[in-house]
Amino acid sequence: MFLSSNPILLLGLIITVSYLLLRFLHKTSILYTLKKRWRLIEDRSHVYQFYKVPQFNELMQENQLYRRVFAYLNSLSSVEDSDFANLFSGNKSNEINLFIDPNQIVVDTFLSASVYWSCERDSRSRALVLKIRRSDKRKILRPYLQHVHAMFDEIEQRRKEVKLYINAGDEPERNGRWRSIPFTHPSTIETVAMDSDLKNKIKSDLESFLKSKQYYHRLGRVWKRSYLLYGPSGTGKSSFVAGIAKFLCYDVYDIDLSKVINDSDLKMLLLQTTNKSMIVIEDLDRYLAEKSTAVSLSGILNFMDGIISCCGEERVMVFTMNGKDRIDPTVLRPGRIDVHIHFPLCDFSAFKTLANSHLGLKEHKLFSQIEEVFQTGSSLSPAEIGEIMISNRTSPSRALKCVISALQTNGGGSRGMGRVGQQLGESTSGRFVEECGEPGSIFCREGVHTMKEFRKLYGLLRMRSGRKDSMDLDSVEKESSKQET
Ligand SMILES: Nc1ncnc2c1ncn2[C@@H]1O[C@H](COP(=O)(O)OP(=O)(O)OP(=O)(O)O)[C@@H](O)[C@H]1O
Ligand SMILES: [Mg+2]
Repeated sequence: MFLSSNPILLLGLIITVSYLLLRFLHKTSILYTLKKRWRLIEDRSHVYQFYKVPQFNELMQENQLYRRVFAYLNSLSSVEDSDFANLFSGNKSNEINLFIDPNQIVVDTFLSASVYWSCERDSRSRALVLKIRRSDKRKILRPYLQHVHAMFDEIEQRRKEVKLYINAGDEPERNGRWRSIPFTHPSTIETVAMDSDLKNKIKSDLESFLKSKQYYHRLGRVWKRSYLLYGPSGTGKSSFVAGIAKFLCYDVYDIDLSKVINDSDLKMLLLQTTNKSMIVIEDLDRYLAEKSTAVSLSGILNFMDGIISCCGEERVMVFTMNGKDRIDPTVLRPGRIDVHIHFPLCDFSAFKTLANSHLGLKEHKLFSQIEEVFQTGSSLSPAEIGEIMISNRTSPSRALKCVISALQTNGGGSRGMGRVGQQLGESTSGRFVEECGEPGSIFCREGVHTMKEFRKLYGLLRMRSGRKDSMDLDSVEKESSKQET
């Protein structure tokens, strides 16, 4: 009586009751059960067609389609939502895979139609059964199966362990042969600090390359794309090469030109690379300038043109250089190098990316001071700045102070580790340590020490990339002391 005379109270009551009811339905399985019942009713009102994909044929050979569909279904998120799924450990540690159970129905949607998969099992083998509405069959069956094929290829490609192939030249009988190891480089495209627009452009360029098979064929061109990564030492070129390989999930063939004995040996090496691979030549400028390879310029040009990769395709070629000024323009002409990517020294924006990734800092009161130092034209390579941050990672403020000191001391026009190492070495007893602040001085010393170590290691890496045949730590020391004097 009272309620009917007071409409506001009545409305409030209705809203409260509806809210409580909805909450109750959400907290319990009632909605889910209702939906299931509704689906059963809907099922009865349609005519379906069934397709069986047996695991084996009558000769007990495995049906490849079964393998593909099985992998595809297990990649669907609806397996996770099904009432019951099997859990298996995967190939990698901590990897858990979900697998469809024989009693389950997995629902997939394609071109806004629903399709249903179930798994049948008898004593000898299994089969996957596809159920499609008769009315949808014409529209979706073929494209759906093509979609399953394409998705399987993608899953396989992602699951594949990427390998690094190195051409061994030290044993004469092994010349022209590749040796492989698992490619475990930790860098990804994401971990390399670079302009985010540029990064996105590169990623979409790589993606569009992957999808352009027909396009290249129509043009009568070898389906390959080549990238030049150039910039000073320690700016992330090699790390980016690793990132591209992981992005594409391609095996990497790292050609050591000093181990290639002549042009035809280079051809042989290329012919022994597989499709979907990335062929890398690091420090090409150095080989060309120093003529420290037995391969001629025309041998390299032929290789870049992809003439001899006639029998295979889907290759990405990557060359790295410190600078392209002294390079014969024929090497760099369009078609030989499709994309030029510059790796600059650190600017303030790259510094902020490194501070975030290395120190977990998005903002800091010292950032404005650091920005000013960058504006004066000081810069170091990301490798140098990253190393200072790693050495002082327990105290972000100290790390930033050390970065400021290093930029002020070494950043004005220094382009290599040699100069940085020298000045850091000089400063261990004085200014550099003081500038990093009292409490941090010990750590800065440690930082300097680590920089020295890093420099040695860096020298080692550079010598290795210089493809010297023999190398030991002593010679690196000597080279370091030469730089210091
Ligand atoms: N842009 C960057 N972002 C994140 N880390 C970087 C970047 N540049 C360099 N580094 C770090 O510095 C180290 C050296 O980098 P890398 O070997 O990729 O440099 P590079 O350009 O290939 O040098 P070089 O020309 O001497 O071969 C790596 O540990 C890498 O992680
Ligand atoms: Mg490198």
